[in-house]
Amino acid sequence: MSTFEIIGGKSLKGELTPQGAKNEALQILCATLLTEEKVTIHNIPNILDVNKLIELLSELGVSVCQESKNTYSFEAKNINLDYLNSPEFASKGSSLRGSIMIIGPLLARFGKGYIPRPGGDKIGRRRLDTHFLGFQKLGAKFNFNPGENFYRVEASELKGCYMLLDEASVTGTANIIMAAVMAKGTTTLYNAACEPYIQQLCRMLISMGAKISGIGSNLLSIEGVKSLSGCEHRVLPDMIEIGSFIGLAVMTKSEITIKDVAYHELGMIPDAFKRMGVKMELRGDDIYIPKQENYQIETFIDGSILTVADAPWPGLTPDLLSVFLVLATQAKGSVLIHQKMFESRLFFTDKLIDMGAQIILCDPHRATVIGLNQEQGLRPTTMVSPDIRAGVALLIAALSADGKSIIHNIDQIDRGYENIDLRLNAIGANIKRISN
Ligand SMILES: CC(=O)N[C@H]1[C@@H](OP(=O)(O)OP(=O)(O)OC[C@H]2O[C@@H](n3ccc(=O)[nH]c3=O)[C@H](O)[C@@H]2O)O[C@H](CO)[C@@H](O)[C@@H]1O
Ligand SMILES: C=C(OP(=O)(O)O)C(=O)O
Repeated sequence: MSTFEIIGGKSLKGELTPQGAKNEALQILCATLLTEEKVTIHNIPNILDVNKLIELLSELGVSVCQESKNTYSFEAKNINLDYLNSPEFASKGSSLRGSIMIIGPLLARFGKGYIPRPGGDKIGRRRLDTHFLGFQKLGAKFNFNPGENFYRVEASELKGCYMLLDEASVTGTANIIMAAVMAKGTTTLYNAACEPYIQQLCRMLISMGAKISGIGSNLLSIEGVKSLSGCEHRVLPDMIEIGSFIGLAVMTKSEITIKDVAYHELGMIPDAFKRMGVKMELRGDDIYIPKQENYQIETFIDGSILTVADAPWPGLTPDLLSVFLVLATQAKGSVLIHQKMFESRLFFTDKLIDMGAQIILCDPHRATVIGLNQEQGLRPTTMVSPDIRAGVALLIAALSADGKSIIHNIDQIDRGYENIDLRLNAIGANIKRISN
């Protein structure tokens, strides 16, 4: 487990270019299993979760070629299905959340898909019902053996149908779409998730020959085709990283330009930051954040305390609430942070309270933050990163706190942020990586 040693309290200045989106990349990589032809993907982030999935695909028999720093090509011609029964697969497959999305494509192409219970953040219950209810509706047989913790689906043929998803699960929707693209007949998915990750997956599948309509909505229609061909695809910039950089800029009183953000894909993220008092300008496709000494949280129109809450897209993504929370600690005003989807994602507020932040954790889903208006900075401390987004929120807190902070378990941050220490050091941060 590695550690970051951070000397905080310095303002940063310069440009940051966001990496490719982690959650899109995980879907797109799984979709390469749908064809034996070559698929080239640009803007793949060099992060732990993505690298683990690429390794898993390669062990499954996909031939992987890194063509340049962030461009890879994949050819899933000689898939070794026996690998799915190996102990290596049991350990690798369970080490990240994204691996669950190999099931849909394997089921579509080979009539079977197995996966150990996947990993990912420990941020509360993370059920997979939507995935397997969907596969079953397409005609697959489902088996879960709690003893060995393995999920299996098998089908001699998948048949399109109408389905109302149990919930608008992001990875669940991606998995069912990938299973349905080569099913017989038409599948209609209602209550589908419609994050840009899903929209991008659909665009990629269409460029491979799939027939999908309704992209960007919660009602998708998928007309099954016989086979899919190769394609070239570019992953969007990571909107969660962009949001993290906005929070970082404001908390550290820095002047930062975030380059090439694909602004029209950010949904309500910029407006949510504006309601927190953040000033930003769109310059071309860059977001410019001026140095701000203070920022004031808006109230609702009736004067009541602002709530920042997550919701399925086009609502605010749950993956940025930890950043909103840390940002609120130094704002003028108060806000209620309401993490509706996950039940254990706010416990890291303990650390911020240790650092001097005024937060009341009302229950596992809600925290009220009373901003300090930059009158009393956060104090440096030693902490452990519990999950990817709390990790980055703590990193932002440490960079704003005058003095030396330590963050242990930074693998959690490396899971989703490419060389974050080097990129932030290049614009004036002081972060030392200590490998244990
Ligand atoms: C690899 C990947 O892509 N991970 C993302 C994906 O995870 P993942 O696809 O695993 O998350 P889901 O969308 O399935 O659900 C996340 C949580 O929200 C709850 N839920 C979901 C939908 C809904 O309408 N109501 C509801 O309460 C679920 O019960 C679950 O507890 O989507 C999450 C929700 O945006 C993000 O936090 C994760 O970063
Ligand atoms: C929760 C997240 O990731 P995962 O679903 O991979 O655990 C996240 O990216 O914030």
